[in-house]
Amino acid sequence: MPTPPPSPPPDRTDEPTGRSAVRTLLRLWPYVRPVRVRLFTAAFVAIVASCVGLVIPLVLKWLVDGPVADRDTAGVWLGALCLLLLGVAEAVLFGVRRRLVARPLARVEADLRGRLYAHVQRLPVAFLDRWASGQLLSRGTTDLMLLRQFLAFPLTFLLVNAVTIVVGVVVMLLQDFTLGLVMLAPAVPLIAFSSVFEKRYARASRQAQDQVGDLTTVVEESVLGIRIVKGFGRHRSQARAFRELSWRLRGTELRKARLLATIWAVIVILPETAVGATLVVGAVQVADGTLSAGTLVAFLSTALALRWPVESIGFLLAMCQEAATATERYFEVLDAPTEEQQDPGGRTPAVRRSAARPSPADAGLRFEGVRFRYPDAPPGSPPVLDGVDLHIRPGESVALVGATGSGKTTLTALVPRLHEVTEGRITLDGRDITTMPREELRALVAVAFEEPTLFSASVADNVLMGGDGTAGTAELHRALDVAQAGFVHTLPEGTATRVGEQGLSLSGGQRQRLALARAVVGRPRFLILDDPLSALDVHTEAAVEAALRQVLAGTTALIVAHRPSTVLLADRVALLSRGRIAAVGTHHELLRTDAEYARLMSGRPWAGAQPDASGPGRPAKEAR
Ligand SMILES: Nc1ncnc2c1ncn2[C@@H]1O[C@H](COP(=O)(O)OP(=O)(O)OP(=O)(O)O)[C@@H](O)[C@H]1O
Repeated sequence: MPTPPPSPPPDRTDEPTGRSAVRTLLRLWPYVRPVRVRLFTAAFVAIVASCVGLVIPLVLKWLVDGPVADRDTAGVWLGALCLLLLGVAEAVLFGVRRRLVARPLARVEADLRGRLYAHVQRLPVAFLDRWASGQLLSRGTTDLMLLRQFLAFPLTFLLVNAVTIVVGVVVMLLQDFTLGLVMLAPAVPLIAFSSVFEKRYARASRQAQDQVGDLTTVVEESVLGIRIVKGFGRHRSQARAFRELSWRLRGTELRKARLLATIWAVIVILPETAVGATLVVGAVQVADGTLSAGTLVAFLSTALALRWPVESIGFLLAMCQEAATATERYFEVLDAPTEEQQDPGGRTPAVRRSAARPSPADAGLRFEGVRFRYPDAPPGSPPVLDGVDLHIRPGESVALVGATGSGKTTLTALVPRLHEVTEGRITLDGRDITTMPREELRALVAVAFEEPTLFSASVADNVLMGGDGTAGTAELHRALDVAQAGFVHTLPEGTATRVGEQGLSLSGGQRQRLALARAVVGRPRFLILDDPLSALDVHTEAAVEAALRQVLAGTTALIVAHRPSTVLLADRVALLSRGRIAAVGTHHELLRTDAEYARLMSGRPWAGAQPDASGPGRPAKEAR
């Protein structure tokens, strides 16, 4: 079965957005502002270079009507030298322009990319859940490359060409008004045609850039899931899915090419026709003696000098459209509110003051009537958590047990505010977590998720990122001891060995132990562990548990557990069922008193709870 095409970002549209390309592109101004002097200087240099090119026909006119007509050899040599110097000056000036823009534009691109990355880091998890990763990746790569190209080339050259065309037309009108009007005649149909082209091209370029995002998603997922693809012999169906998407992109690119070819043809044919007409009218005037041959040569040379500025307008407009689409896609992410922007009241001093004196009964971690529904859950589906009440006293550890899909991971994700509770509240030592700055909250709470993610960095960096920045080698080794991660000392460079995606591959159990070390390295006040030992063999698990017990003695912990051995780590057990805490007690108490718990621990099915069958499901990313 081939992978279905990635779902589009929720606000993606293949329909024209009705946006003005100019207004969209103006949003880049804050980024361009710091380098504006260089950009304007470069544009000015390019205009001068272009106008130097327009002087050449005037020298030609002087040459034909003067030295050539008078058979003055010295004058002809002088004219030729002038033409050569003008040509060299034009080339040098264009070279200077290129040097002027290269460095500042690299800076603008880096700024845009840095801003996007920083913003993505601060977006709510719910937002990232809804977006295919390739759509985000393509915004940070292809789209930003299009923007740099736009700032380097079309932006300057649309201006340069416009000025060149205006100056050239004025020069032609001054040389001969009638011929000038003949040359100008195609301007009206050209403008009308360009506006129709702009709309169509905008739609096609949006579609193409979104499809690049889809392709990026498929490539990324195939690389990350290469073991599954190979293990199930799915490379052919994956390739087919990829081919389908790339074929679709090819179709869109061909549509763009057809549009471009049409506008190019119109842009070339109309002025060429006008040049032909001018030649005929001018030749008749020369024959009548009302126009000098030099003026006609100069006129036609000016018209030919304007050929490139006019012809290039088609693809410059196309590049502008692509840049406008890229800008639009870029700001779709940048305009999404960050976690902080979604709750600006979270840092109010009044709240902090009132929260500063918790009553002793509130100490520890407390869930009060917590309800939660995923924002993208199908309408009408029941909430995942439907009134969770649980109090974990300071220094106590509670194991959270429940059927698969009952909402355990969801509940743990609410504590560091990876998702926001829909109703009710969670308090840490009496302070509502929504009134705490996220940084403070996340410094208090450490988490180790079921799926241990390591970054492309050394073992030490991966573990120490769980601390507050002050943890040193001693803390690192203590954390590695707790997690029984002694294997790191056998790695080629010990704790300096690079692991993660671009480093040494570790086994699932090894990665899980490093993730556990990361969670405990900062001696957190509150510890959330989502089935932290699931990938360990029984001996390693027992060793980790023994070491972990010492850590748990000094921290308040919530541990998602599936196995009795993990459950026994905790002081008490809470059973999550149908969105609520159905029972709390010690492992042995619940084994005796709660049938659902007993069956969960024994591995036998229990008819009363089947959250996977009745649960709301995970419509967004999982569906892909
Ligand atoms: N991002 C999401 N959007 C929508 N629904 C989701 C999302 N993540 C999880 N769910 C749904 O929420 C429910 C609870 O999922 P959760 O991962 O919390 O269960 P769990 O108890 O941890 O399961 P397990 O024991 O298998 O890890 C499931 O029905 C799941 O499909």
